[in-house]
Amino acid sequence: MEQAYVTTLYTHLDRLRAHLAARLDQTLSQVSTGHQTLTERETAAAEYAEQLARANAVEYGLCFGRLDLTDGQVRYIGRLGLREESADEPLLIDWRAPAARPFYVATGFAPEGVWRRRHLSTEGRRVVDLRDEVLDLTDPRRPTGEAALLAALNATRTGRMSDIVATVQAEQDQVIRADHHGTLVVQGGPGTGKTAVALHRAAYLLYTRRELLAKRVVLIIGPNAAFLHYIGQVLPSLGETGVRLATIGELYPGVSADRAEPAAAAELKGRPVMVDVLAAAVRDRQWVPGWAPEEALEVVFEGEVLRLTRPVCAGARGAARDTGLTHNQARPFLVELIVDALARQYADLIGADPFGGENLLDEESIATIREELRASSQVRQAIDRLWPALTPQRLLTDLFGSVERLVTAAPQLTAAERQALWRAPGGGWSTADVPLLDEAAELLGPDEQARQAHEAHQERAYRRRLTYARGVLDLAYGSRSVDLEDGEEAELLSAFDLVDAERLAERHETPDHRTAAERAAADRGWVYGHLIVDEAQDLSALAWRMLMRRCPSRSMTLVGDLAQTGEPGGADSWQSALGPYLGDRWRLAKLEVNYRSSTEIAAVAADVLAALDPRLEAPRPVRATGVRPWRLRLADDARYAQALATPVAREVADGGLVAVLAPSTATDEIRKELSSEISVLTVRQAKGLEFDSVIVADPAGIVAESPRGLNDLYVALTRATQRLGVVHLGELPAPLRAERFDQLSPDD
Ligand SMILES: Nc1ncnc2c1ncn2[C@@H]1O[C@H](COP(=O)(O)OP(=O)(O)OP(=O)(O)O)[C@@H](O)[C@H]1O
Repeated sequence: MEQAYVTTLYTHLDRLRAHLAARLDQTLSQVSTGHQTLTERETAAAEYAEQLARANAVEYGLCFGRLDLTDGQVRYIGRLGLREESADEPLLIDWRAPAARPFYVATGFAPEGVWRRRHLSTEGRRVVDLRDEVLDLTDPRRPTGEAALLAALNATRTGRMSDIVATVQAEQDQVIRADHHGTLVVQGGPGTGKTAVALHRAAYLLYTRRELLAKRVVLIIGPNAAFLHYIGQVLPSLGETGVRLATIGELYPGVSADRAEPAAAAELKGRPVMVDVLAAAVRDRQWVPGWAPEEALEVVFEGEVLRLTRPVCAGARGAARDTGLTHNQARPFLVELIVDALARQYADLIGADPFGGENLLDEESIATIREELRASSQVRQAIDRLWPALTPQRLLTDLFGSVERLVTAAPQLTAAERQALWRAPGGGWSTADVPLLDEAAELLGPDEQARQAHEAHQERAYRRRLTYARGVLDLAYGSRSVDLEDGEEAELLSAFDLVDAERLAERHETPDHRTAAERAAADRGWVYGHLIVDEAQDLSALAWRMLMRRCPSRSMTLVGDLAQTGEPGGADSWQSALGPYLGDRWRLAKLEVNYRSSTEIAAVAADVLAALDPRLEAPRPVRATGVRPWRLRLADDARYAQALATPVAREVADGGLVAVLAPSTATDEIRKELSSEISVLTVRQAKGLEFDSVIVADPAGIVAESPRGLNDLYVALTRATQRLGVVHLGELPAPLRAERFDQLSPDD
């Protein structure tokens, strides 16, 4: 049924294109006289060309949505407006038009006159999938409000996050539509819908502030790649682009953070003190020789030995530092001063008047000497020793690879801490290195040499295009039509009338086909229009600094749960994490209903939460399933990997997605023993995810594994929607000893 409509739309699109192409042709070939008409024609031609380009650009995904309103109206939403000439109603509504608004912002809580929203997926011109959301909870075609919510919550999980638009609840809706341009922090326990809400807020903002955000891009930060995959499906299904999903480790272009490192090193690298350490590391690279005359740097130039003594070098270094510029940007100042000092020395040597008069060299000769010094490889080597051009990678590799450099740059750290930072060069980068690279890039500034080389390259490429364009225009002029009637002052518009060589050359620049999100991903300095951070409680101080640089407007939605902080460097309070950047200019919203776990599972998690901090309140679960969690104590000589096979098989038989969560030291071995359909994950990997059934293996091991082990256990227990099991050797951690479980034995 939708196929027929979509086919009609494409027929209209083809007709529109043919019409525009004909008009463009006609305009270009019109014969007329006078300057005025020529300008008018040029304007009209440009206008037609642009409309045609727009019509050509919407071939893919022309129509992606349909709204059915309660008053019987139907609206199709797409990438372009299309209208039949005689008809009142448009065939297709441009997604930016006010009439398309409900497609983006209507929810079950505020349906905006829509009872059904339909998402159309197309491949080429073929409709391949339809997905409906019935928003009007009173509509006879769907279950009623409460029932709809419960049906959604009981549904088997797919491993992809689903839209919740149809069943959004009032407290969630307030967050999605919060009319707040600054920073909004959404605090909520596990399963309160923080992620779902954050994504819908992204869609809402992308629609209501589209002018800005489509250009500037919304950046969504999640804890790990699996999580991003899990939520990645929601945004396209909401019809949005202009979004970049990334982990912290992906924020430095050109670096992929796949190096594993001990938690202690990662924690250390996230501390605010690292800002001072890096600044000191940069200063340490601005070197001067010792006082002793023999320690001076020697440069042999034209057979003469020139000497850069400590006072000369220190003077140049002080002047370069005093510029207040970044290290790389200040380097040319130092180069000038050093070259100048060398030139004077050399002039004194070769131009000295033997009779004690003025130096015999004139200014011009000294200028030539300077040029030659600048080009000398010996001089360059000396300058590289005094003030090397540095990339962030070089700075960090050299710092972490040298005990002496660490001692100089980080005297405030203990020897053990410095030891934790030390590593041999090579081996790639870790996630915690990425904010450090970013910090270093800020301190160092752009590498001037690299920038100049890039600009020179661009200039050469432009000159080549210009020469080519001149050739094209000369050819076009030579072959223009000259068989006009005698005496006719006609003007045939031709290429050389409309464009000059410069413009033609510019047009031949390789066009940038990348989306705004792709361009943002390649650009470290990109300023995002809005920032969404999920699991925000886990970010280190340095990670926050990096994110704040990418969002100077502080237009941010930060969602998280302080009770789930697992990273040792993560947040204990929102104020302490955000205060340094925002003061108290942020707003807190709370979500308090648990939509994920059953009442029975939530009670187990609540015991752990109380042990963490009795003041923390667990979110209220909305449904009881009657299925009690179970626990199984293994024989003392059992091994988890083998012992899990039976309980896992039982859970698989009950259906749905099954996951085993275990300490990181055990996951590899367990994974080998189980079928590949079972997700065997560490708690860190499972952050933000959910499964129908979760087995927590070795809870005591999870607690012991990290300084925030009890928080990790809380995260593990709150991943399940329907069924929860705990498998253990020896004693359970105290909060799991309550009578909330069915007790299984290894023979069950
Ligand atoms: N209003 C709702 N209607 C239907 N399902 C909902 C609703 N709100 C949340 N959910 C579902 O509840 C589950 C938990 O939501 P979500 O993952 O967003 O929670 P969270 O607060 O981010 O949890 P965590 O802190 O564990 O990461 C998801 O399956 C989500 O689709």
